[in-house]
Amino acid sequence: MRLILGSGSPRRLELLASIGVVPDAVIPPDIDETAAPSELPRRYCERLAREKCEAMPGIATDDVVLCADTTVALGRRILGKPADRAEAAKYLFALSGRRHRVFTAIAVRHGDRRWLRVSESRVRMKQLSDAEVNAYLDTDDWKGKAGAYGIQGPASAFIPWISGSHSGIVGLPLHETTTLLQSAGYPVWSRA
Ligand SMILES: Cc1cn([C@H]2C[C@H](O)[C@@H](COP(=O)(O)OP(=O)(O)OP(=O)(O)O)O2)c(=O)[nH]c1=O
Repeated sequence: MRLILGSGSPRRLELLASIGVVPDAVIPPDIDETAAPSELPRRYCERLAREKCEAMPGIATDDVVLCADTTVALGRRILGKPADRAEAAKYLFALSGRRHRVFTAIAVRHGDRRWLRVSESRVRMKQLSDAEVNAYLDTDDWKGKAGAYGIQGPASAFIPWISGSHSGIVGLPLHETTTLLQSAGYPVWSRA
């Protein structure tokens, strides 16, 4: 049984490694991440995780495939990965001084079977000054991250409070991931 991580996110690979899981192959998915009109953040996140899993090429029947999607939600608004610095600044000012939610959906596929779980967390971001936003943007840490920040990096200085799953916010909720991999018959914790 091979484990295929259907993700190009270095965070997801590192989080898996932290529980001793090393995929046999890593394949970045190639899907259209455009939200449907008036699509709600949780549904969007679930749909993307599922679609990433279905888009994996060359999967053998006995392979276990793991994919995920992380979406930052400000109310009903979806904040994806910013296209550029200007969009990142817009997202950070929108998040400033408020609470938002972070969803990470994980999808697992094994033969004809499919599993899906969503981790939901809440995050409070302090009121950010122009100087703080500009200094953070200068670090480039926002690039490729939903909502334009990474809680595992310098932006953690802006976050006084979270509720939920830290690994889920970073991109792969390890409790749910372990449960799903075990459901699919992939050994976690039980290897010699
Ligand atoms: C909110 C938040 C997101 N992120 C990252 C995790 C994800 O990599 C990214 C959200 O984008 P995703 O579309 O979920 O993932 P991705 O494009 O990086 O990788 P792939 O689709 O190939 O699996 O944001 C952090 O690293 N830290 C955070 O605090």
